[in-house]
Amino acid sequence: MKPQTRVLPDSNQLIIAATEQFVSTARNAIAKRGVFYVALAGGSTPKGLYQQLAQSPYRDQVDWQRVHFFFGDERCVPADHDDSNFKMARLAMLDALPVPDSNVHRMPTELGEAKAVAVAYAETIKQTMQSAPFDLVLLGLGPDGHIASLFPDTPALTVTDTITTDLYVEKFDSWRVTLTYAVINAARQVIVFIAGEAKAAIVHDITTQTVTGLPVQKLAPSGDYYWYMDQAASGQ
Ligand SMILES: O=C1O[C@H](COP(=O)(O)O)[C@@H](O)[C@H](O)[C@H]1O
Repeated sequence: MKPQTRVLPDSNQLIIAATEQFVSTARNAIAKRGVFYVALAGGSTPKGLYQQLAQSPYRDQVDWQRVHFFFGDERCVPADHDDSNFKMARLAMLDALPVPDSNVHRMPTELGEAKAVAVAYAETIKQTMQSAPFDLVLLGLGPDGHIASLFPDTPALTVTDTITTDLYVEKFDSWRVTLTYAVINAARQVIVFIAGEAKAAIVHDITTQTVTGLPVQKLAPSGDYYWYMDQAASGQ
């Protein structure tokens, strides 16, 4: 599945363009359906987006009472751990926005076992969104081609019967929980953020099809699908 690619001169301009896209997607969803369901990513580029959203003028352009925040993936650590994607988003944005606590749906990592976290989170998504798809799923791209916590050569890639799954990531010697392709591909819009020279090699390999079958290459969104890249990552 080929994304619409937007290449911005640098990471600052990438963040501004992505923030504007986020705001307009949120406003449209709220105008049409009265609610905006978004799944957040961890990682450095999404953090810049969250920081922008928390500031004027963007902060004032969205009715945050109508936004429900979820997480595309999470590390199995306490919510106040430095590796927590929730903690990053909370500090970068959530604490500064007038969003009700009940609209912030973090993964319940206090349950301990990753499997239990995944099962509970799938239930939270179903109960909150009923059968609605995500309006927006934000993703980063790891240098190994992973998105969310769908890592190469893991059983998580082939899960089709649940919307979340747990997995052990050998290279980090840690457990994670991730949304599966089933729910990511069903989103109305998917944006992958790719910034910095460190991503140029994987972007080159993907665009020239030097490699195939990476998690990001298996994405097949049925809705709008974008890559937001800076020039350094695009190799231009
Ligand atoms: O481990 C993770 O990495 C990816 C990519 O992060 P980046 O800093 O290389 O952009 C991220 O999207 C994911 O949420 C996170 O858990």
